[in-house]
Amino acid sequence: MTGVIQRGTALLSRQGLSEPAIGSFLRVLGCRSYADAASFPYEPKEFEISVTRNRGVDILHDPVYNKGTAHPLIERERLGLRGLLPPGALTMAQQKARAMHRYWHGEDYIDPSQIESGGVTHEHTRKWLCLQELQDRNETLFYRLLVENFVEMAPIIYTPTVGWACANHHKLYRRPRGMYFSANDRREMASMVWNWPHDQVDAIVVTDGSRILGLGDLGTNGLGIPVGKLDLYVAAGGFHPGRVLPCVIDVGTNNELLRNEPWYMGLKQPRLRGDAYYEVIDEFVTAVMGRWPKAVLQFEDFNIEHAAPLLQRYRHHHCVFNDDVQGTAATAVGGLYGAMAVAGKPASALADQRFVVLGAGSAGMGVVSMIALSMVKHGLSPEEASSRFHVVDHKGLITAQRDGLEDHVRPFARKDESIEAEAFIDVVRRVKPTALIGLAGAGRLFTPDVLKLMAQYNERPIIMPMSNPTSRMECTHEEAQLHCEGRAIFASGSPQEDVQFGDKTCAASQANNMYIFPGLAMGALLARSNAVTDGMLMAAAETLATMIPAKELSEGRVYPSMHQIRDISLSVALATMKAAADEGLLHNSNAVKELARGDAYLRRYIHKHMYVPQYTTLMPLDPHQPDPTAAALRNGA
Ligand SMILES: NC(=O)C1=CN([C@@H]2O[C@H](COP(=O)(O)OP(=O)(O)OC[C@H]3O[C@@H](n4cnc5c(N)ncnc54)[C@H](OP(=O)(O)O)[C@@H]3O)[C@@H](O)[C@H]2O)C=CC1
Ligand SMILES: CC(=O)C(=O)O
Ligand SMILES: [Mg+2]
Repeated sequence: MTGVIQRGTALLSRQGLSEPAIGSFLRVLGCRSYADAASFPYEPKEFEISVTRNRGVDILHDPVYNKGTAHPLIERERLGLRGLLPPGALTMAQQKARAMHRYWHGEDYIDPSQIESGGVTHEHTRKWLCLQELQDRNETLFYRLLVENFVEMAPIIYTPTVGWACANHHKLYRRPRGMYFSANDRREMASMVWNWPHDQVDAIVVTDGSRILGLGDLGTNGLGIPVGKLDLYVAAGGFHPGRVLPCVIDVGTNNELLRNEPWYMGLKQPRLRGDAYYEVIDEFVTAVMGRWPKAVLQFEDFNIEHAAPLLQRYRHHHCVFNDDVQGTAATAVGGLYGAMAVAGKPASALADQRFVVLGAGSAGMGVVSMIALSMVKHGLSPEEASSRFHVVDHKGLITAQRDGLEDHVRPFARKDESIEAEAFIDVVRRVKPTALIGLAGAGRLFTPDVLKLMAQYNERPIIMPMSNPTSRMECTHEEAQLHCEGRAIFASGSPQEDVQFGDKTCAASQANNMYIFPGLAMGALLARSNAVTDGMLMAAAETLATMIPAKELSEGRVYPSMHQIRDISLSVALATMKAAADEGLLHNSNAVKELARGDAYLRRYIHKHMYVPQYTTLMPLDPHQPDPTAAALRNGA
């Protein structure tokens, strides 16, 4: 043992390491001093030490020293890696098995039948892998491609392909992205956030992986969603890629299949609940807001048990929003205004619609509440507005007799109807709704019979199967037009093609919160607002429909084309900032001055702050290293 230590310490001092570094080496061996080591009762195995001056991400990007998920906890601690890797450490044997699997089978080991039935094809997965590889190599080029090919690539980096990528994350994993916090990091998070290499962070998207799209609990694998959302922040909203931070909070997973996967990199324990859960989330919020107090924090894909309570917990203290509850709601309202315009009706006709909504979760109830709010703006009382909705979950129609109703569901539980648990199709038959909205994440529940009823009751039935990914949508566009005789006004959560009905081309629109969250967050950030309010969301929603060109309205599109996504985000940001100003939340004095000069000036101000992916000239930070360009300029070259 003494010999090992002497060789080790000699090596370290040859490398110029200080006394404290040598001391920490001794501690790694489990001894406090040489004398201590000499009295060790056993001879430990000889081992090799590598010395690196790098820390944190630099180690992970150094192929000589990077061990990926195999860095043990103590080493993560020593080298500033904590939070930069998935919480579960794999052994080299596990890493070898995964690498050999890929060596023999490429990516084809993922069951093709599972891919196709999920609405994701091999073409999607090939393109996803290609874009991942590019993003790892050259982010500027990656984002340039994304901005210029947004309509083609959004379905690859986002829904539906991102659903496949999350479900298979433990198999596809190559390198970490963003930060990982876990239940084992309690009382450490405030220091862990300093391992992130960037001092400026403008936007953070966080999930606890508990309800990933309609795919359920995917634990740490869910990080793919914040990554995909932040890719959209950059491409669609103009955030700088160096100032966005995707995060996952791992409190365990109740997905037993995943827990039994040898390569799963999260905590293999059931989810924390109750106070223990909230302690972890509180600590995370305090830690990230402590280091980056100006950042906008977006909660994403938290299950119903926690989504609404967490929003209420933080929304009055920080610039936070829940995308599934609020972003989706603003998107739906925007699309419904678009649907009124397509049907040749004024916006106020929204107050005349009757809705049957399938799914009473975070998204479903968020959507219902915001449509009701806009109906109130058009003159209905809150009670009249509530009476326009019939909400159905897996037990059937929600009535006031139902036990244990949540606060946000209660106002929309039917008080006047005694048929508890009435089946969805029976509700549709009785209520004769003008619009169907699907946010159940349970697949094809807008059956041919339901769609035929909608066609029977309405000249232009509004059909919005908003669940994701494609496999969880309530119906496809083809089914909607087939059974509604080509008369449906259609918008779905995941992208769908236009379809032909006879000689008529029926237009598909995508009712996805990506229309709202990038611009909303940019507006809130530039406003320096300390809250995201209902007024800001409503303003964002109302802007959407005003952006649909007459030609696209005449084709039946209820949202402006994604081809102009940057322009849409810019307008959403403008509307958000003006609403912030109305509510006394525009705290950025430069923006106040621009707004005083007029909308066009504020618009230009936002535009100026939007990142454009192009190469910039790089300069060395070290002033002692002469910059050849500067020297050449001095010499008159
Ligand atoms: N297009 C978009 O922009 C967005 C789409 N979504 C999608 O919406 C879906 C739901 O998300 P979210 O609200 O957060 O999820 P939640 O888990 O919070 O809610 C799901 C709701 O659907 C109900 N439900 C489940 N199965 C059935 C069924 N067979 N019949 C009727 N109701 C059912 C659930 O009822 P119970 O609780 O009783 O089981 C619950 O009320 C997901 O697919 C998600 O991808 C979400 C956000 C944005
Ligand atoms: C789009 C989205 O946020 C979801 O499906 O959860
Ligand atoms: Mg979501």
